[in-house]
Amino acid sequence: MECSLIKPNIITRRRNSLSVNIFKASSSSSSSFNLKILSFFLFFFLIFINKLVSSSSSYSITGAEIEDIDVNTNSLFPQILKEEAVSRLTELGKVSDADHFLERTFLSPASGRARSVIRSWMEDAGLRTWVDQIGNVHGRVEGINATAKALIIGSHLDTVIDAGMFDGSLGIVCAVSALKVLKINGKLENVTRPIEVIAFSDEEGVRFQTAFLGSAALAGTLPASALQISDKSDVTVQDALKENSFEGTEESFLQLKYDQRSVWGYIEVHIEQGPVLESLGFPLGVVKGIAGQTRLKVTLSGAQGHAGTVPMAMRKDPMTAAAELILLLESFCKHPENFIFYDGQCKGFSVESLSQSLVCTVGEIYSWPGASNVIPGQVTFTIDIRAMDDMAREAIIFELSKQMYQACDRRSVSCVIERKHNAEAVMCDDELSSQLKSASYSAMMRMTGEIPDEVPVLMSGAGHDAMAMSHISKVGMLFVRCRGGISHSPEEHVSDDDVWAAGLAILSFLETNL
Ligand SMILES: NC(=O)NC(NC(N)=O)C(=O)[O-]
Ligand SMILES: [Mn+2]
Ligand SMILES: [Mn+2]
Repeated sequence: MECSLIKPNIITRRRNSLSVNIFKASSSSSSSFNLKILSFFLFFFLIFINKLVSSSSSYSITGAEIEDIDVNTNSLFPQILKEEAVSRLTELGKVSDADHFLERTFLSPASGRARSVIRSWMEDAGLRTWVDQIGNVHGRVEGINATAKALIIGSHLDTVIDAGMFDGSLGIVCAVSALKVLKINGKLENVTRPIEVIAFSDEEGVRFQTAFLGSAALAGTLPASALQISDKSDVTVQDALKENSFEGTEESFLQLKYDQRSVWGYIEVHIEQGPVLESLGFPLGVVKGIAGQTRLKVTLSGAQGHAGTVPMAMRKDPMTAAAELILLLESFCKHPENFIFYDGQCKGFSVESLSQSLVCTVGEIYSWPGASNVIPGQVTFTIDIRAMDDMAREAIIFELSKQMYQACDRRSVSCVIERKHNAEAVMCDDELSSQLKSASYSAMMRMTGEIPDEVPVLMSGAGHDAMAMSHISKVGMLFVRCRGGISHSPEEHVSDDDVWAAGLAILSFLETNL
């Protein structure tokens, strides 16, 4: 018997002539479903193994490799990879649109200042720089063969609201620092293929609710119609581009796409944003895969009225409807096994793995008109939903939407569910991952003078520019330990030594592979 989720492909819905919702059919097959579930289990298995193994683990490194590693501190470039990198992160962490917290959304005034600062650091590292027509900052060195396929190293310069200073910035700063070391060593001009560092203009998707605008434009996965997406103030992407002196035309937008034949690979260093590396006692880890994600916008419209005069039984209150829907979402994501069903033999196995990777969040909610003595006329909230398995995510979205509409019907409230963003799960390339693993291993050995345990391998619940870049390139990612697993918060912290380890790992990767 086939083992697959029972799910319909398309849901269409109309209500009060307001709502039309079409959910895309998932193209995942049940075999890829099983594969992802398997890799999910592999992740926990590897963490388990990591806990067990000692320095005599199965990871082999030869005597020659150990001798090659110079543990002289000066060869570790602490002034550049640690002190300067940390001071740059601190500087960038102050480039904000808000006075008392860090906020740097796509094409905001602060993002313009961040572009200039990052560009000057790239130039300081000996790179040729430019800013493209969607605000991505590029720094490139051609090396000895300008026509060879390029290695791209990237991360993003935008932030969430009330952000920490490492999410995105860490990857940019560490990459630039590693290239600066190559410049000082006189190796930069001799790299065997072009290296391009890119600081992407939008990964968080805070302003336009659709993420990866910078990297997806480069990967060619964004249609030109994305120019017409508008933010909360009804400013379109096109308006925002023009306000920032970019062309903002369809032509300039479509020209951003990189020819995939010109790209060799994409690597990204990123703060882990979770607690795994800290719990394992490792500064660095290799990313095996990245969970798929969907963002929905739910708009509930009821009957606006007087808080003192309308009897409870006669209300059509979108706020209480929102409360019910949000709790329904929480039940779905805590216990998906109660809401979606599997046929036949895979029961148990798939449900269990889904409930471990599925996470759902309502992070934004607005009410109109927003006054304490007014029954709201309209409430809007967002849903962020992620899982390692794309098909399971689609099944949850389908069933959740169905039950949300039913709840709204019972309350005589109109409901519109729009899909604002979608990114399928991505697996990292095996070869790049093992190169990054060796680079991390060697960085740790160079820093401590000891042979470390095997570098952990972990999955990412957070989204990354690597997801967009995977459409034109093989991708690999390194995670850097963070304090308490905290991110998307001003409490986010990476120790100075771990910043150093990350820079040194990129340097080792470049020295070994280019
Ligand atoms: N690394 C991130 O914080 N990424 C975030 N942004 C996107 N687009 O995924 C997220 O929400 O996970
Ligand atoms: Mn983030
Ligand atoms: Mn990020």
